[in-house]
Amino acid sequence: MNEPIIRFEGVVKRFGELTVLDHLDFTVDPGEKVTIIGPSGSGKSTVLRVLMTLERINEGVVYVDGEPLWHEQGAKGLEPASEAHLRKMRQKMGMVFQHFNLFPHMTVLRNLTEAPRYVLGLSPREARQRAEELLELVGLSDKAEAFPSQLSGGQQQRVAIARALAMRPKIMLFDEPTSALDPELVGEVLRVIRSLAEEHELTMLLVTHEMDFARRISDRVCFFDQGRILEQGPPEEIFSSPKEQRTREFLHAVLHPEE
Ligand SMILES: Nc1ncnc2c1ncn2[C@@H]1O[C@H](COP(=O)(O)OP(=O)(O)OP(=O)(O)O)[C@@H](O)[C@H]1O
Repeated sequence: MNEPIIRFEGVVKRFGELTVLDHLDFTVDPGEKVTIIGPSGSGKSTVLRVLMTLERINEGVVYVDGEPLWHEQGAKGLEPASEAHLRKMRQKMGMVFQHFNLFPHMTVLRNLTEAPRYVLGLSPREARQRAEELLELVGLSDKAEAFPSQLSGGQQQRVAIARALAMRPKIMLFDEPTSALDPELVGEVLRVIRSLAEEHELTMLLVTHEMDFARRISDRVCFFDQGRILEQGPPEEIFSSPKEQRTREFLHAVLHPEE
């Protein structure tokens, strides 16, 4: 059995009085595709933001790829991580947000080559070659010289996925990647994510409200409630025969909103 590539141990995250992650224990295996579902405010995005080192934790330890994320091993045990450690750890992960966050003043190609060149030290030629391969993967080879404002939301989100992949992360994090899109643009983005899900090496952690999609691509679905995992299992089990009343209520509400 492989060591998990992501491990949350007793993680607590508070915003003032509000406890958003409540002694969370959570693991993801290498190559596993895990979807997080659950009501608004249950802490789903916070899990991804903690992993991306965008939110500090108050208690517990997060391990990524065998190393503590927010800590470093010191003489007297775990100590808060240095900025250099956080930078190194961050490179293991790529994140795609709800809003695309592309660099607006750069062409699509430069959006993809900038970090590989200046963070990973690739030559201009290597960075360009990698970018072109990824644009082909997301079906946007003809948009290399376009600026983000000249693209549709779906195209921008596909560029954002390619840009994250250009850093060759071991783990891809998706935070509701289609929720800011017009309905007719959702499919093209989901198709790209689905093709990535076929990559056995890549670990994927997704927060989504697209239940059909979660059912199709996930190895495991985790239902979050009040900062903890209330229930988790293979998608067929969670969607067809959830054990917990809260999970049943949530699924009923999202699958039959008109009732
Ligand atoms: N920077 C912040 N300061 C204060 N409260 C915050 C902050 N970020 C998140 N929260 C609160 O933490 C709780 C959990 O937020 P989180 O974004 O993880 O929820 P979520 O499950 O992803 O919800 P949604 O589905 O609505 O995106 C929410 O109540 C939110 O208002």
